[in-house]
Amino acid sequence: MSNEEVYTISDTAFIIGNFAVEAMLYEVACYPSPGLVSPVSNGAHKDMNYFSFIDSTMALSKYFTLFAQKGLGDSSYKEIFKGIRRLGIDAEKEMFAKTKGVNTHKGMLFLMGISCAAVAKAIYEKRDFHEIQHIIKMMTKGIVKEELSTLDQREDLSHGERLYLRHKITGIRGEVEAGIPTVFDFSLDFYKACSHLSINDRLIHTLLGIMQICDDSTILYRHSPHVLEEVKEKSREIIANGGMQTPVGKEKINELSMKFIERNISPGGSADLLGVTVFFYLVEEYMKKST
Ligand SMILES: CC(C)(COP(=O)(O)OP(=O)(O)OC[C@H]1O[C@@H](n2cnc3c(N)ncnc32)[C@H](O)[C@@H]1O)[C@@H](O)C(=O)NCCC(=O)NCCS
Ligand SMILES: Nc1ncnc2c1ncn2[C@@H]1O[C@H](COP(=O)(O)OP(=O)(O)OP(=O)(O)O)[C@@H](O)[C@H]1O
Repeated sequence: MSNEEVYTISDTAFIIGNFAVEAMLYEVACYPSPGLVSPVSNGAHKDMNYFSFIDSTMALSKYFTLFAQKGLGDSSYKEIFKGIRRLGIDAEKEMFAKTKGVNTHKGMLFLMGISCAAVAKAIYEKRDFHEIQHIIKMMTKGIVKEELSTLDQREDLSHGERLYLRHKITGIRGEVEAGIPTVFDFSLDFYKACSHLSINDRLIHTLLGIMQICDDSTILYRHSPHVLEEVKEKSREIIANGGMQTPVGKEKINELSMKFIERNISPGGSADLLGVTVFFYLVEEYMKKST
């Protein structure tokens, strides 16, 4: 392989990794983001703030290029997933070391790692943007069965594992195994449709859009299926009132932000999916320009 070709491959991995970092910084920068950390509020989190997320993003940034690098080659989809899982566990360790044990981006890391590798593989195989979802499904096929349906009553169960035993909710694993449908079948188009708004308002509007449908294990773990349904219902009401496109919608979002802090409600899963939405928006624009 000529030097030039090697340079082009790492150049693509670097570009993809950069889109992930840009998307993560956009996600934490928007406000008012009900229950979430932002530059003006720590939301429903006592153990982290805006700078924890900047620190965490920068600690993880190199890994997104490495996840993409793993997708640039002839490895099978399953081999790619195995490789990035190992890398992701190292990344998670580095995140926790930087945040002194606080979970800032566990979900985002998992979703974004898979997404970076899948985008790289699609580009390597000269596939169309719309084939990326299929690659994600092939990479993660069987993860719910392999990781959740063989659980026993171990002491050290993770939040997601505990929730599966309690409520049969598949959470983030179910989302990736289905090919991140929240993004590909809903929030990417939803985000594009509100391009008339400012970047900040577009992000918040899309966050509320996602909160209408996300089976968020962050909410479930802290509360109950009833509270999760309440969050979805409230988000639907806000979107029906125009969300960030109308004064009444904005007022309702401000009220929800105050309520979520009082009630310790954090839609962390929706926040992760917002980050992934922005990531795929940036990737689609890039791939359109590159063809
Ligand atoms: C698979 C992981 C994330 C599962 O962890 P866990 O069981 O604790 O998941 P849990 O259900 O608690 O969710 C973790 C986070 O996902 C987000 N999330 C929750 N619900 C959803 C949802 N429905 N959709 C998307 N994201 C969600 C939240 O931010 C939540 O905090 C993790 O253990 C893991 O394997 N990480 C290391 C490997 C890695 O990150 N690799 C990167 C490339 S594969
Ligand atoms: N802006 C944000 N603010 C807060 N959480 C976010 C944000 N963006 C993404 N998240 C996600 O939400 C999760 C944080 O939620 P939470 O603090 O409930 O997790 P936890 O530490 O597992 O649970 P707990 O703190 O209740 O013990 C992280 O996994 C992260 O992926």
